[in-house]
Amino acid sequence: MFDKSTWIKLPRNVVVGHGVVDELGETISDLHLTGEPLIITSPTPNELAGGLVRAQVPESATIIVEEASFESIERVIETAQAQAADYLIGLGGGKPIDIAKMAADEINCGLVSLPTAASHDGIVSGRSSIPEGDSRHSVAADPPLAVVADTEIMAKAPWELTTAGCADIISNYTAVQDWRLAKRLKNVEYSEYAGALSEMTAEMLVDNADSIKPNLEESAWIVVKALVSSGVAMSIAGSSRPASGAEHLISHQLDRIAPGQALHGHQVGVASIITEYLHNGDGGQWRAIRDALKSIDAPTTAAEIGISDDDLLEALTTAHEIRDRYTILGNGVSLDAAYETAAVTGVIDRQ
Ligand SMILES: NC(=O)C1=CN([C@@H]2O[C@H](COP(=O)(O)OP(=O)(O)OC[C@H]3O[C@@H](n4cnc5c(N)ncnc54)[C@H](OP(=O)(O)O)[C@@H]3O)[C@@H](O)[C@H]2O)C=CC1
Ligand SMILES: O=C(CO)COP(=O)(O)O
Ligand SMILES: [Zn+2]
Repeated sequence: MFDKSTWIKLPRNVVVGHGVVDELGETISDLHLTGEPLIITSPTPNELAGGLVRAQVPESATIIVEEASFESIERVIETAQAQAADYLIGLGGGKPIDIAKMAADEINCGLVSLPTAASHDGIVSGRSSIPEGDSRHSVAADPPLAVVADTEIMAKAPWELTTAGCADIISNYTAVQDWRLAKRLKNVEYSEYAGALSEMTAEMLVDNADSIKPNLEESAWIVVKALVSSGVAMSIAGSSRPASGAEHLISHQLDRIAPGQALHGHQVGVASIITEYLHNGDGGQWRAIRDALKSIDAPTTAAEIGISDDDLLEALTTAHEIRDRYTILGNGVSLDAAYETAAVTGVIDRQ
């Protein structure tokens, strides 16, 4: 069956490189954005780059958000409307960028995004993902008009933020398997292009793992390119399916059960070892995924991400409830099966 129409929304300008934060003003002019922006950021990115951003834009207010929540989005929307902001600037990691993306979409204004860490693949995606009560609100939202990714800033960020971005990309392997499974069992719409791009992105990152090292700006480059590519796959799909399967459901549950323990990318990486095992058993690629994560210094066990065995097992047995997205978790994994899978793969120690 052919789609009657397909909308693929992508950023117009993606500027990546050393010191490109200084090109923010030029990027804004190139987009013909005029007037006064509202800057949405979080504490650390604001300290690191808020001044550089404010120096290049006209009079602007700044909102500092502490958590990804609908309350934060409301605050941004109210401030933007009260100040008649002409466009938004999202500065930081995934949290402020997703908040800014959803707020910009809601008030129908442009967004320029300045990621300060290569920690997640929402940098260019047309998705915004916010926890809501016991579930996760992951919705289509216009992608940023422009992304200005300064590899100098990103390379100086703590190394674990970069390894989290790598793990978010490595999790594409299992996300695409879940997507194909859902196509076979539930006839969900599947895009060959988006699936192939997502898998190729993970493949290229793993092939380049030897060049991904701390304090090496080239590493930030490699990872940002992968994050952009993965975000484009999501935009082609019109869904986060290419980059978010059962491993993301487990991570979203961990965010509820053990909030603030670990970075998003690290959680999805550890969870993808488990979901690869669930897909393909011992003969599958779970060791290859674990080794790829290890090769870029990403965690591979629950203990390494500060999650107790009990919390991990609770997340694994309840993750299928968080969202209407069919995956290898099906209608739920039993506690026995969850324990066996986590123990066989070394994610938890066998008691
Ligand atoms: N929309 C999409 O398609 C996607 C969305 N996501 C979402 O993104 C979020 C995960 O992104 P992530 O970046 O891990 O989350 P955060 O924005 O919470 O950033 C993680 C941490 O890094 C800090 N930080 C950011 N930049 C720097 C820097 N340069 N130097 C030092 N510290 C820095 C932040 O500081 P501070 O504490 O001050 O904020 C925060 O403590 C999740 O909410 C996830 O759901 C993930 C993938 C795709
Ligand atoms: O994190 C994501 C992709 O890496 C976004 O996926 P979700 O739709 O599960 O929030
Ligand atoms: Zn992710």
